Amino acid sequence: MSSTANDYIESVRRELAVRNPGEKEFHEAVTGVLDSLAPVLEQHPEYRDFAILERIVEPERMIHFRVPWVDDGGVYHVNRGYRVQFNSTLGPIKGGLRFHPTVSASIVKFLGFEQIFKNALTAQQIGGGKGGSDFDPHGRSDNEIMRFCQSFMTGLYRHVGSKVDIPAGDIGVGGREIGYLFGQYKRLVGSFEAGMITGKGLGWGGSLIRTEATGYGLVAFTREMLQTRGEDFEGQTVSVSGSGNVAIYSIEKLLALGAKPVTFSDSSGWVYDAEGVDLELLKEIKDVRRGRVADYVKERPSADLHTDGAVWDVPVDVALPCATQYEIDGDHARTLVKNGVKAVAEGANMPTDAEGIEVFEAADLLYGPGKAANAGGVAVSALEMQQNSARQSWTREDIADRLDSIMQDIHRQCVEASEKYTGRPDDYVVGSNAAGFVRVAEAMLDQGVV
Ligand SMILES: NC(=O)C1=CN([C@@H]2O[C@H](COP(=O)(O)OP(=O)(O)OC[C@H]3O[C@@H](n4cnc5c(N)ncnc54)[C@H](O)[C@@H]3O)[C@@H](O)[C@H]2O)C=CC1
Ligand SMILES: O=C(O)CCC(=O)C(=O)O
Repeated sequence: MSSTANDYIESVRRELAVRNPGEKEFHEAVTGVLDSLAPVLEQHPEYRDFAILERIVEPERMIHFRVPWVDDGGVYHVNRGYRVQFNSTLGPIKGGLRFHPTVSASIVKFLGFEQIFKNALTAQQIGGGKGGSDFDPHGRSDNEIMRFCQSFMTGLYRHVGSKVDIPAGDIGVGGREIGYLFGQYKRLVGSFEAGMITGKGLGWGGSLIRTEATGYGLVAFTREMLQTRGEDFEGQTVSVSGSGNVAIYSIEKLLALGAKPVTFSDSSGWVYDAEGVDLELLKEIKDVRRGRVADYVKERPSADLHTDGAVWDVPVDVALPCATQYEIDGDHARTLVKNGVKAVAEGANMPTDAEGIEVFEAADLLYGPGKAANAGGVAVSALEMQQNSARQSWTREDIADRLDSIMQDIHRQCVEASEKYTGRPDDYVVGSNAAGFVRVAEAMLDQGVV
């Protein structure tokens, strides 16, 4: 590596730390991308001349607003709302909203930064951003959730729209919340603008397969990785973490491909089911009853509940982290490697910490980072936007085929960029970062210094 490229990267990293003090998650997400870029910058000195790195690490706009609301008992609460509009070079800002007590400026900036490159890999016309609130939806009634969503959108509506910024779901934001957010936007602006949000109900502009898309896409990407080593999912045991949208539809697709998913989790613990996950029971508990994973073991004799350790202690062929950031540390990664895992692919955003990534990269396994592996959700969001602007509703088969070919294309881009910049085909970290970055950087050059 030339010292020039490394010096440039190091100076951008230092400046970022000074200008964004204390934002650990954001620093790590940026470092994760910058660490892949030295060979790219060596081939493209013009990126430095036009300050591409300095501009790409700085959000175009960061909106931070108050979200006051009243609970069912008449008690007043004030939460914080955020939207980071990180980069609109490839299209209007696109990315989800997260409602979780851990949400902070650093969390939305890390998620928004990752989203730029993920969205670029989908080859759809979408820029990158993210948002959310430190609101905790757990235990809140439907009416409380509705009032919170209405207040959140009242703070945000001026800054979003189908040509500007199109939110969607993430942790704590599913179909119910998208409905309340859309309803309040419609009331405030006085028009029905279907394309202003994705993940909508099927009866009012939503797309088939959007609910399933991230999980289905994750399994498709992992299938492509396994194929490079002559393997498929038939008969493979798989550990999955989480039990939300991404986890559930990953499990559904794994079962369809003949794999045996044996774990899932939530913040109260994790479950090992020796006979393989009973998907209908899990969906009933999580989606209908809005219960906890402990409820599953009460009705399923083959399953055990654990509150110590992690799903990563279970020996498996494939591991799919689908819960949240930093759920695999160096020790978890070493355990997975010791137990002979063949592939790890990230349904969640940044679930593996920096040490865990080093362990995976040093081992002879397939490691698919989230910005490539979990891009299926935002890809189908872009298909939802296309259907909205054409006033069409495509069939399930059509969308499933398009999703699969987008995931195959993302896999191909990763392999080609990995070969180009590292000389080997299976460095999916460098592959995904370099391919996503070059697509955005080239468009930034075209559009001038803005
Ligand atoms: N929904 C989507 O389309 C996409 C989601 N993602 C990512 O996938 C991950 C999961 O998101 P969703 O399934 O949409 O959210 P969700 O709200 O439907 O589910 C989140 C799941 O993670 C679990 N969880 C949260 N914190 C946890 C913790 N500390 N320990 C164990 N479990 C924990 C929750 O209990 C829940 O089961 C997030 O990292 C999200 O950013 C990535 C791409 C798209
Ligand atoms: O569908 C979308 O717009 C966003 C999905 C998302 O938030 C993500 O990919 O992490």
